[in-house]
Amino acid sequence: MQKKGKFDYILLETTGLADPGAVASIFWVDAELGMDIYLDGIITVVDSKYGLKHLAEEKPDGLANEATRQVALADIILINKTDLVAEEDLNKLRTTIRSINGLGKILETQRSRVDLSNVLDLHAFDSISGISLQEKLQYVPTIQPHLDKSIVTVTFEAPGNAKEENLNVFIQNLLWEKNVKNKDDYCMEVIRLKGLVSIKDKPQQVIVQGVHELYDLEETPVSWKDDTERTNRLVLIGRYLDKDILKQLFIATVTETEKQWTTHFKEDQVFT
Ligand SMILES: Nc1nc2c(ncn2[C@@H]2O[C@H](COP(=O)(O)OP(=O)(O)OP(=O)(O)O)[C@@H](O)[C@H]2O)c(=O)[nH]1
Repeated sequence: MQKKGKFDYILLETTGLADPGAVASIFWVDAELGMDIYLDGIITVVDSKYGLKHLAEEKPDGLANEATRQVALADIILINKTDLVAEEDLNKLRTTIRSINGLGKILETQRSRVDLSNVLDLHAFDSISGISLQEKLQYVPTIQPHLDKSIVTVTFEAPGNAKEENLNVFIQNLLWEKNVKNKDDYCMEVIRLKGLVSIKDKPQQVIVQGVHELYDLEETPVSWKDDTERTNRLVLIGRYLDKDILKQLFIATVTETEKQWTTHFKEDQVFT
């Protein structure tokens, strides 16, 4: 690593039980620090035969199991060994993975054979990904979890401009304070967060990224065409997430147009 220019790309394979979020946090450093390396993306390989079993595993301490967290954090999910399972089981696995992570790209492989252009140079954590993100975010479904404690993807949109300092508070309450509660009084746990937002007085679209307790706002090269288009679209992956509460909270605390909205958000849903 000390010999600059020696490496074209570093592929880091973690153990099967690792939490890739913790590893990713080490390498996801501020571009302005001028590091020689940057975090390109997270790839999770799922074994077709045992994937469903691993994803359904209940941990005694009530924590999310490792396999689910690995899927939740991934930018690319490789479903491997597809030759070993029937189409019906593969469908179930695909649906389960999609309900956990609505944003990651799913690729199906045998012997993990994959076109390298699909897994390298992803730029999943930088503003270059913002160029294609707007379109992508429109098609992310919110799936109701079959189990209350399942990891799920939720997405919402709120038109208008966001006040940057309030957006920071919103994200920090979710990622740092962890004090935003769902209807059942569970604190929401966000594992991954991605979005495109419109920050007041900024002509460019801003990409929001979050992993674990780290997050970043970065301007993309894409400008808002006109004021009618300005909107905020967020995708959150985690547990105990409630789309309606999140959206109402976002509108009430972050957007400029809060007075035009009638919100039913109760203050006691957030401890401050
Ligand atoms: N039928 C089939 N076998 C595969 C496929 N991919 C890998 N294998 C075989 O499965 C066996 C175990 O391989 P992996 O699951 O990749 O092993 P590994 O990466 O060491 O497993 P981890 O411990 O999870 O890291 C080897 O004999 C592989 O040849 C596949 O797509 N189809």
